[in-house]
Amino acid sequence: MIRSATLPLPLPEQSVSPHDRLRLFSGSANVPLAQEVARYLGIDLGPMVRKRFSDGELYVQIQESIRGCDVYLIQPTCCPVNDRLMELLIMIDACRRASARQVTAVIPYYGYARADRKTAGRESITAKLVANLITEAGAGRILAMDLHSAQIQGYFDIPFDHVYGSPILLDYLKSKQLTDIVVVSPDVGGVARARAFAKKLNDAPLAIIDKRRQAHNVAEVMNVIGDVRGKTAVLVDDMIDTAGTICEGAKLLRREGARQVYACATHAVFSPPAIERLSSGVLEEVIVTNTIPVPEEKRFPQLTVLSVANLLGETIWRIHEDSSVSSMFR
Ligand SMILES: Nc1ncnc2c1ncn2[C@@H]1O[C@H](COP(=O)(O)O)[C@@H](O)[C@H]1O
Ligand SMILES: O=P(O)(O)OC[C@H]1O[C@H](OP(=O)(O)OP(=O)(O)O)[C@H](O)[C@@H]1O
Ligand SMILES: [Mg+2]
Ligand SMILES: [Mg+2]
Repeated sequence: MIRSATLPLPLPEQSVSPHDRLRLFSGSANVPLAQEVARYLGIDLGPMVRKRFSDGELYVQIQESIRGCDVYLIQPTCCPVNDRLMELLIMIDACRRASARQVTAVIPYYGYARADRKTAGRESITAKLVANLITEAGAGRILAMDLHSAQIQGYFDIPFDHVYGSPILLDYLKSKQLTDIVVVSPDVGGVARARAFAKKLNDAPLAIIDKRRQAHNVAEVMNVIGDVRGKTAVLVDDMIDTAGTICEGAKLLRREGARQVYACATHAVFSPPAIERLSSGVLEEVIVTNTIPVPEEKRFPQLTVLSVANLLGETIWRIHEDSSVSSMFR
């Protein structure tokens, strides 16, 4: 005789919606952005305890079962970068040990990216070191936005979705109906980015600034390749850190006869003295996104902050549904 199980087993579910397996958690770096992403996806951020022990070490505990779930962890590794990165690693480790089916690290701003190669002997390549740490912690997939250099994708041997803030910056810029635009790359590393931006801005012409660095955090601009006289120059960059690159570039463009200069960048790193430099009047407007939170004390009259939340939310949904991400950027 076959005996029925003594435990009250539920009937097998007929169908499981992909929504049921999707979980979104936020690290402490940019909770407002994560909340906006959650709103776009129509879900709540997952419950998680984050705290710091007396000795400075971090503690993370996921507060619900994520067994068999596809977990997305949102954490830009911005300032204080070491804490944000370590928190991300601990979150990934916690999820992996809690039997998540897949852990995706959603890194709107990928810190330590500028050491993407050795520029002198006996240096570390921190962009690769961070990739190793994230992979080793247990991430199965990465979603990042506007990496300092696209090659960083190849520092990982797991699927990597690299998305761009440019559609959001472009929409905003187009709404301003500026005329006679020249798109300017402020340095050699930004040329491909600026070229793609110019193409989407009704095939605007491109100019390139020859920037050198004699020392860390010191930007020197030599000259502009291309015609900017009488034009509205739009500087396009991945990030504004101390704002030396953008402001020295803007001054040079003015000297070369640009009528006005706008700056667009995805990541508002804004370390001192960025705010003094950016609000000095050399730039008509500084347009950034919220991959990194911009607190009230870092805001100034010429600053516009646009949200990338819907774009990240849509990307997460497409990853989750196994549909195309690249088609969002055609
Ligand atoms: N976080 C950083 N801030 C400023 N400079 C950095 C950072 N990480 C690496 N660097 C240095 O930047 C240059 C990069 O060389 P490029 O040719 O300008 O790309 C290099 O000296 C790094 O040590
Ligand atoms: O605001 P700042 O403090 O000037 O820093 C930001 C600039 O630094 C990085 O460029 P990098 O010097 O690495 O040159 P690259 O883009 O040619 O690699 C970044 O791409 C910005 O252009
Ligand atoms: Mg660089
Ligand atoms: Mg650059």
